[in-house]
Amino acid sequence: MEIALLLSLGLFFVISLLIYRLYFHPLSHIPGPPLAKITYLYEWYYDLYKGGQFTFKLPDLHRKYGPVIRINPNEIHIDDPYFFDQVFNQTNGRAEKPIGTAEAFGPYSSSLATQHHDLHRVRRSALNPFFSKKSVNDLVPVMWKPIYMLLDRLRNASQTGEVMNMKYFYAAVTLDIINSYCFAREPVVVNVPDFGRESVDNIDSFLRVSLLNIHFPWVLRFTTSLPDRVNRILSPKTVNLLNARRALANQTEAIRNGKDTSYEKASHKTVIHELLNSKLPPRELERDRIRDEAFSLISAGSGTSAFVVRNTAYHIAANKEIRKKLYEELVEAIPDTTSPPDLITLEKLPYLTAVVQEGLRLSDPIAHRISRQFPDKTLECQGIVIPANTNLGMTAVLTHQNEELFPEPKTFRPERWLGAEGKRLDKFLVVFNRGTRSCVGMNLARAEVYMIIAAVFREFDFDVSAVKRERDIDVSRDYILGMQALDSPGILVTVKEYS
Ligand code: HEM
Repeated sequence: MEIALLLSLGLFFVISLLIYRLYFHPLSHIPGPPLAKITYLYEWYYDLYKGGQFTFKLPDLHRKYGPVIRINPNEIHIDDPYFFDQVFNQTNGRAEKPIGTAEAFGPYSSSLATQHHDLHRVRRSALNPFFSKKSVNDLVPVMWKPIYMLLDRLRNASQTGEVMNMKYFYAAVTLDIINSYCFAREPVVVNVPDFGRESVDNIDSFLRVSLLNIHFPWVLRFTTSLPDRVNRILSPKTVNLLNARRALANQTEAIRNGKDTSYEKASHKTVIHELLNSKLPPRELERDRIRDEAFSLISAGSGTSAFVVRNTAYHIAANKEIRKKLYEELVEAIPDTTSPPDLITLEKLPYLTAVVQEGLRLSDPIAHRISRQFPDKTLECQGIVIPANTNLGMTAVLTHQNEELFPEPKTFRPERWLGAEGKRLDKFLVVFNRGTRSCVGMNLARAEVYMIIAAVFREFDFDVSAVKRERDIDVSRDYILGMQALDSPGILVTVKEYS
């Protein structure tokens, strides 16, 4: 009798909840699949069961339901490139990150993982000065070091005929650059025989749980609250990650305690040393906080730029006409390959700039939607009112694949960025996002793409005939960062000097 009563009460609760979500919820006026309006199962099916596929379902849903759609009971998604700047700007008041998005990589105390607006402003303002255009320009000589070391290895490989994996060798360069900047380290990874493959693969496996974190943030909250030794037993796959975090904590503490004074000899600012000596409040300077910021800078600052460089490099190498035009421009701008050009010179090259823009557009390393909540602002998109504090997201890939803005969007065509017409497209390149929480490392990332592409393609070419674009280049799974097919071996190429 009691069980029957409990079951009836449970059923009554579930039916009431479904009716509320469908007819009385503040988002009930927003169109979308009925199943998605009443339950999270719709999204979980594509993301968790089919493995990072919900993002690829979005274009169908927008075609069917319009530019503003409800994708789960509490969240909407917008596909309107002209509305982007009304969402991601500096004037919408407080910009909060929904908890699942903020903690996609765990409940860390980095700027990237901060949920609330005010705390984010504090953390972000301490990082901004390191990544201004001027600071990045000052870093350029440091950045050339690992790039030139890569050129040496490519020169060698062009003589031996060795098969190389582009997935790893650009990542080694970007990791060396961000390590130099954060810790005043000399480049080392670019000289490791396999270019530090294991750490790139570790980050990939770490990313694979990101969707689980987005949908169930409490799981990682719980596991990270356990001591490391328990986590090592519960989830052996996290061991490498835990080790990496501990190593970072040791490095930051060595700088704090004066045991590591490499920053004294460095020709540039050293981010962690300066953060430790900044005016951040004492709580913000505690061990785990600085470790988390370092972890975020190193991981956000290496994989994403390398992703763009390797995809762009593939498209250049796969297209003889583009390859030739780029070479002709580079040979004039860099007459002597032993003396690196300055970044400002490279940024003025029209064809290289068009290649970089197209590389950023088509690579799209961040595959997932970027989500926000604006407690102080009601928005309106194409006549649809979006109540304040709604969890809303937009996906850069959808803008970059918009056929009206970018005809034949899957084709790598730098020419679309040239001239006055091309300039007009700049505002639709949203790969770094905009507004208060846009990519802090944007200037550094752009500089890396310019410098690596220019230096490599001034001298070398790649045989990419073993690469399958759909498998090894195009993003087919969304784990916040885009991922290629599960059976992709990476990007296997041979190198030759360009003639
Ligand atoms: C092409 C390469 C890159 C792309 C496409 C990219 C993209 C992005 C995007 C879209 C965001 C916003 C995330 C959000 O709003 O939730 C972001 C944030 C961030 N990026 Fe990048 N990024 C790149 C390179 C870098 C580099 C080189 C660094 C090095 C420092 C970096 C550090 C960060 C950090 C720390 C944040 C968090 C900023 C904050 O929340 O205040 N990124 N990035």
